[in-house]
Amino acid sequence: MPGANLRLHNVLRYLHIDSATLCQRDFSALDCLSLDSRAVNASTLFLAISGSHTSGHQYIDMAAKSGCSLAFLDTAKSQQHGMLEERRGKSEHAISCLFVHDLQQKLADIAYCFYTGNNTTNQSQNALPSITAVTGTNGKTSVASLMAQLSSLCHEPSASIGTLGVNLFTKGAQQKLSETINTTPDIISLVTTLATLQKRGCTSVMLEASSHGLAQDRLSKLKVGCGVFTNLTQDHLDYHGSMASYGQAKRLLLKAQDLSEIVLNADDDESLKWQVETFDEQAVYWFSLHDLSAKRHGCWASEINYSTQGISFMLHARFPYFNAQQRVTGPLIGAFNVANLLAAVTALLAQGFSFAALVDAVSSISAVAGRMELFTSTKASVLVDYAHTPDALKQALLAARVHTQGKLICIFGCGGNRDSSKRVLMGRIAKQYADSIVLTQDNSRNEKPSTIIADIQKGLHDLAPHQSLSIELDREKAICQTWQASSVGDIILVAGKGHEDYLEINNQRIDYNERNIVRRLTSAVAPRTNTPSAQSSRGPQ
Ligand SMILES: CC(=O)N[C@H]1[C@@H](OP(=O)(O)OP(=O)(O)OC[C@H]2O[C@@H](n3ccc(=O)[nH]c3=O)[C@H](O)[C@@H]2O)O[C@H](CO)[C@@H](O)[C@@H]1O[C@H](C)C(=O)N[C@@H](C)C(=O)N[C@H](CCC(=O)O)C(=O)O
Ligand SMILES: Nc1ncnc2c1ncn2[C@@H]1O[C@H](COP(=O)(O)OP(=O)(O)OP(=O)(O)O)[C@@H](O)[C@H]1O
Repeated sequence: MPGANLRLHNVLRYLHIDSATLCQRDFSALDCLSLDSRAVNASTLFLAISGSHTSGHQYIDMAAKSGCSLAFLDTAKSQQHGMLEERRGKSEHAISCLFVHDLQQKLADIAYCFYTGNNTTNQSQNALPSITAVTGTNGKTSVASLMAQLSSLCHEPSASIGTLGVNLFTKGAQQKLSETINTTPDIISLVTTLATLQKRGCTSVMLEASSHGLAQDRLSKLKVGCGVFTNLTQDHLDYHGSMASYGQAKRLLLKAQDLSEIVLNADDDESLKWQVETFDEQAVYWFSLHDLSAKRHGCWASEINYSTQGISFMLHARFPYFNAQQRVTGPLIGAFNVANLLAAVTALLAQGFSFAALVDAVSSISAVAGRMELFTSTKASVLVDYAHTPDALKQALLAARVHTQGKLICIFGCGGNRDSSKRVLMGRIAKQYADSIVLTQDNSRNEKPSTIIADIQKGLHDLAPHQSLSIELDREKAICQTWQASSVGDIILVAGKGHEDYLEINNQRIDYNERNIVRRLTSAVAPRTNTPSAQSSRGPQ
């Protein structure tokens, strides 16, 4: 056995390579796999494959320099399979290179053998957490996070994998385990993460499936029990070329191994294409902000109320074996979050969760950190959001407006040394959708904050008589003063920083955590409640 490493032994057995090939050196320390030389160390087995820009083969020396002692090299020549080469590059660090025929195609199985000891995908997957994949242009992060929270509140620890990294939820409490380079990681990173999560007691994982990830087959050989499609709007045409091929890439999810339940958005016509392409053995469920056609199973909402405390609506569920309805409340903002919550609940009900337990759990959920995150108080409610582009600011203000009973106040700035044309546009949007505007500092980098603010002001001429504009460069002060002067029923949207924990000023990063500032401010007077009342307010615009 090579260096008494059982994991490596399992992989070699799967590859039909004699373990004796690697008996000259000690590989006992190897305990993880990576496709990227930039992420390896002495305990990594480096898998060198070709990509669309470069080839891992070019980075063998770099991997050796980082202490890596073994690399598998992809080869198209079957006669090279199992050949070993000792290399000592310019760095003088030795690395054993083992050629593997068609390595790229074998990545998933290698990962399963390495981490679970089983050499069939099925056996290995049964040992790992179950997977729900969420795809769509918008809402992937939100739905994955809501599902993981709800699942953890009803059952065992659950996790989400996506743009916000790998997050483990236990009884609703979130712990960030690691960052991800991609929204949908490569198959080696995915299986590595699944194995880590399993060790931590996690039983189900909600995975964001990007169109790039699906098109590049990053989910290949991953057993995805349930798939969710949120919506399709224009995006990523640089990569996919046309809306048709972008949509088609998303629908590749239907071909995921073992996919048995698919959840579709009845309010998006694109879902009909999904329905046509489903396989006979796949059960289709639907969610909608309106009544669901009697022929369909799934969830829908009625009597939706938006208040400064969040959303509240009547949740209806119709499934083959039950019908139920119950009012639910949650600290989420905007009609799109009602849709996201419906998608999450539908997917969990489709997987056998109890309706009563889910309804209970909804009252304990939180928004994704820094994305329309709601902090209620005895004065205005405050929303912390990451919006830092004109369109994102517009969407955030539109979503906040339906919850506002008093004034909608917007605090924001713009970054320095970046696209300055957006400043005037963001000014115009604030003028169009907010009642009061407070301009402040964002990451000014090495631009003068006053110059940036002057640019934003170009979009803020001719305010209506009911509107007001003020400027406070100190961001924390701007928030505190605005909140102090606010009234019950007002909503303050603080846009631009979201989950970030720094401000970049004079090219230096200083500690700045807006979520903590707002949490302290609003909870000093009254603790945040997670149970919004069902009071009614204006409907969506
Ligand atoms: C264009 C694209 O999608 N590229 C993805 C693709 O890389 P690639 O095939 O081009 O790989 P490559 O750069 O040629 O490198 C070949 C091999 O050499 C290795 N390498 C490369 C350089 C090095 O120094 N050392 C090294 O070992 C690489 O790890 C790779 O194994 O496969 C890699 C592994 O899965 C991805 O990390 C990489 O995503 C890049 C970083 C990326 O930016 N992708 C974006 C477009 C993307 O995928 N975005 C979506 C989200 C979109 C959204 O909704 O916003 C996502 O899922 O992240
Ligand atoms: N169901 C939805 N429909 C339309 N817009 C949505 C929906 N859910 C969220 N959004 C908007 O899209 C933004 C991004 O949401 P989210 O992060 O959940 O989506 P995503 O698909 O993961 O996108 P990204 O990969 O860009 O993060 C939110 O701030 C919100 O403005």
